[in-house]
Amino acid sequence: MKITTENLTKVFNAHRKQPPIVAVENLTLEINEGEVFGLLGPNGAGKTTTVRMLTTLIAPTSGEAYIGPWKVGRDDRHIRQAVGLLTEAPGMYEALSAEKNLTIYARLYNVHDVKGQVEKYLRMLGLWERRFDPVGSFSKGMRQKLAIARALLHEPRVLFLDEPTSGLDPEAAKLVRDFIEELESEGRTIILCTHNLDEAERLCQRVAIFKTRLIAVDTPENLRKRLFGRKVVFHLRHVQPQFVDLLRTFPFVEEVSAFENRLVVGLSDPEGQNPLLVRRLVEAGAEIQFVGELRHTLEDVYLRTIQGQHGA
Ligand SMILES: Nc1ncnc2c1ncn2[C@@H]1O[C@H](COP(=O)(O)OP(=O)(O)OP(=O)(O)O)[C@@H](O)[C@H]1O
Repeated sequence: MKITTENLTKVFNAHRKQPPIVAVENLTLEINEGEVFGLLGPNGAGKTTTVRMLTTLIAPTSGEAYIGPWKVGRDDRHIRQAVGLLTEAPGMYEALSAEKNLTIYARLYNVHDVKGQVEKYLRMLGLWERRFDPVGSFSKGMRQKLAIARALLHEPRVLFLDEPTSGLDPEAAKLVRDFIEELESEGRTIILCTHNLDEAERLCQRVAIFKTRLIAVDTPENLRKRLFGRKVVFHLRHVQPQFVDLLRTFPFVEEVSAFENRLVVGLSDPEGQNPLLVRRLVEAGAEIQFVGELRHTLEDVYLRTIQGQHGA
């Protein structure tokens, strides 16, 4: 199910005595069906507010949003059936068992086969053996898995996950990430809010960098290319100044710098241009040990984008 927003805006305290807080301003986005889409932004950027509008928990101040064919504010009943939401601090009935908690929610959502669905997700998330234990006795990771199970009981086609792995140990985080990939393979649309940029990079086809307003949206790869270009690293046994001069004679070489035994070269088409450079360097006497691409992380991209915004 596709998600579209047009000039979606939320202003808190719009009609009260306190000064208004613009949490989300003119957000226009298109999220494709079956996509894992990352919403990235600093604390207070408006990510949770956006998710709350798209899941009909709060009404937009202006603008429009659609979940599939359904419009936020007009078709909220349909939207609630179509979306699942994992919030940052999901509340559970602490004294009740995991199974009882899920059963209550499944009934609330008019799930058809309550028993079957509860069993399916308890098993999928590895909680079946602990199903009769009270949630109050669960670890943080187990609670998170239970909250994910709860968000899925009614088989939503769209899933909003707010910080799904925060506070989890590496093994539990990996289990949740693998599970997200599995949900993606079922064709569900997943919106992931996270501060874990490594995780966003691994899971998301596209990300939006967002701070009240949309700053950038694209694949991590394209954002990286746009901000940093592409750079190739030649590891040599010894770097000689003439190698740098040689590389600078090629018109397609955008920049060259030398660090210890490495040459870092800015290129627009490394796949096409590297073979010639390798050949010429070898002819000039360079002993090449490795050639690789310098990879900027999504964290580099994010920080550069957000900092660019401060300067603007
Ligand atoms: N109910 C509310 N009343 C007034 N202001 C609010 C309300 N909810 C959120 N805000 C404000 O809206 C802004 C955006 O908050 P939001 O929780 O959406 O950010 P976020 O990107 O999810 O942040 P974080 O990464 O810290 O979770 C903040 O300035 C926040 O104080």
